[in-house]
Amino acid sequence: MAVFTEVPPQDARALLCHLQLGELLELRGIEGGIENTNYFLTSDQGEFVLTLFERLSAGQLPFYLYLMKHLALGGVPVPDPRADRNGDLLHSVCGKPAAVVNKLRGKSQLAPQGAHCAAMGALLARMHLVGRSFDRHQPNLRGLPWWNATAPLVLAHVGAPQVALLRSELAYQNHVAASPAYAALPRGPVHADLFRDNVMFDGEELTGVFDFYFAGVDAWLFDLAVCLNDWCIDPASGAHDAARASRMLGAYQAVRPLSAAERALLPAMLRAGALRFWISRLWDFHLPREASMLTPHDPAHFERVLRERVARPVRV
Ligand SMILES: Nc1ncnc2c1ncn2[C@@H]1O[C@H](COP(=O)(O)OP(=O)(O)OP(=O)(O)O)[C@@H](O)[C@H]1O
Ligand SMILES: N[C@@H](CCO)C(=O)O
Repeated sequence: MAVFTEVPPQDARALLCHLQLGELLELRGIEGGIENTNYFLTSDQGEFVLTLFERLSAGQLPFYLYLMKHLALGGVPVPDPRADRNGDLLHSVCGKPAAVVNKLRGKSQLAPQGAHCAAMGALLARMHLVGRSFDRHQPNLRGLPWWNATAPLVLAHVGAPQVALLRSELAYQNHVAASPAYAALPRGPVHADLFRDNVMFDGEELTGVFDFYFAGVDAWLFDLAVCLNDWCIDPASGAHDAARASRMLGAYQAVRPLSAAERALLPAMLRAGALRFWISRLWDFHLPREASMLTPHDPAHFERVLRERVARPVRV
């Protein structure tokens, strides 16, 4: 379930009025999702999604919402946050920070084929290019400093082979991050959590990307690596799927060719992407926060992906 806060219809009506979005026709809680309260909100002006942010601070939220607005204005299919008369995108419902965005058409494609991977690659490159002119800055809050701070907390909960891999991979990633090649990577706002379940398709048409709540400024290559690690693998073994990856990379590069530094560091960033989600999943699994709403994902999946990327580096 993903209705942690019940929104009475009169509160939804008041918000629609505040945003000049018409009369409420239907308010329906959304079952998927584990972080926020989400409702489908239908008015006589269209279909929307109302999100109440249960864990993110009001300080972090403007970066995500204004980035979505910027991308939407730039023609990237992402949910477009609706503004009130003052131009504010962040509202308040039942005492929680809240936003209203348009509902995307379609459904997630959890078994993507080459065409889906190509559509994702092309859109990711466009998103990176449109993001260049976004003027707000927030680092990727789940980047290297967070890995360095969080890994020591999970070490006590894992076995010796995992401790060894976490330590050696963190040392490697700190070394990479200090290198001139890493400094040469192009950067900008990235989604940073572009898994299959955060993208909608209607057949082979990609209709939108959502859930920007881990976005931040980071290397574009890191975003691409996170995507490759989720879309272009054998789900059981974590092995890289070269055919689907080549569709994604080809379509990405048709919009924005990778630089020499990016080609050189792709193997390292694939490892970084696997490490990031291994650590966050270990953290969610072993150290659930108080009143946590998370149903933890399986950490062992990203341990397998990381071991695969270390054993068989992927080159372009
Ligand atoms: N703009 C949108 N258009 C259509 N459906 C949406 C939209 N936003 C969210 N949804 C639906 O609501 C579900 C939950 O949203 P989301 O994944 O953002 O949940 P969450 O709790 O915020 O995050 P998490 O994915 O980390 O659990 C999605 O799987 C999707 O089906
Ligand atoms: N995509 C993340 C969850 C946070 O959205 C994971 O699979 O671990």
